[in-house]
Amino acid sequence: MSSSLFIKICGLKTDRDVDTAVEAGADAIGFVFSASPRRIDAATAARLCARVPENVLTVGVFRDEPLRDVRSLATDSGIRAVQLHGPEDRGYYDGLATGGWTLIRAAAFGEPAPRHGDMGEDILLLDALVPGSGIAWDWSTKPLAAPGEKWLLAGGLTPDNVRTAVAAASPWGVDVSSGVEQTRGVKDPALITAFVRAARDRS
Ligand SMILES: O=C(O)c1ccccc1N[C@@H]1O[C@H](COP(=O)(O)O)[C@@H](O)[C@H]1O
Repeated sequence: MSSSLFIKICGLKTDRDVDTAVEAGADAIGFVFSASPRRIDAATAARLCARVPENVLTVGVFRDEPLRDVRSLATDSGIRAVQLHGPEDRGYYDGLATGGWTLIRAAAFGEPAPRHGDMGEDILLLDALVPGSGIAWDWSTKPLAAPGEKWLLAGGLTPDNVRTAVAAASPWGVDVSSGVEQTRGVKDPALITAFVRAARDRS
């Protein structure tokens, strides 16, 4: 993984999506296993994971799925991180802790502000109210997290606004899905490359 801003590209479904994100320099790529136009099955994710080098984190995205389904999809696909978007409680997180997956807790930003580590997660993800909707929220609201904490900014990011968002919120990393698509659920290679460049300020 890069020591600079951590970049995750989410909702990938094809070999071309994965190859583009890896070549662009993404630190993590996400596969959606819950209801979504981006949903893929474990066998597809396993095939895509096999294309990904060790230094890129593969993430499975779940929303309010039974714990046993998360465990089996994560095991069967070979992903290395689990991202949870539902109202999962501490017991649910503890039920995944022994699996060796990096745990990412997604929370909608609101009051009270979600705090890093409350569920024992490794990374906190602050998102809009509706995940995967491409809708942004007020990133300039501060403080979002304590300095040095691993937290990802997500929700409505695009190649055009990611620099502004990073400057406003100072996240550890960023996560994007809709903003790098040509139509809903279909990634655009040029936008993936442009996003990574812009996020690292190399446009
Ligand atoms: O992308 C989805 O369809 C999705 C479905 C269920 C849970 C999370 C989902 N995506 C997450 O949403 C943000 C990105 O949102 P945006 O489209 O860039 O606004 C990211 O965390 C995805 O992992």
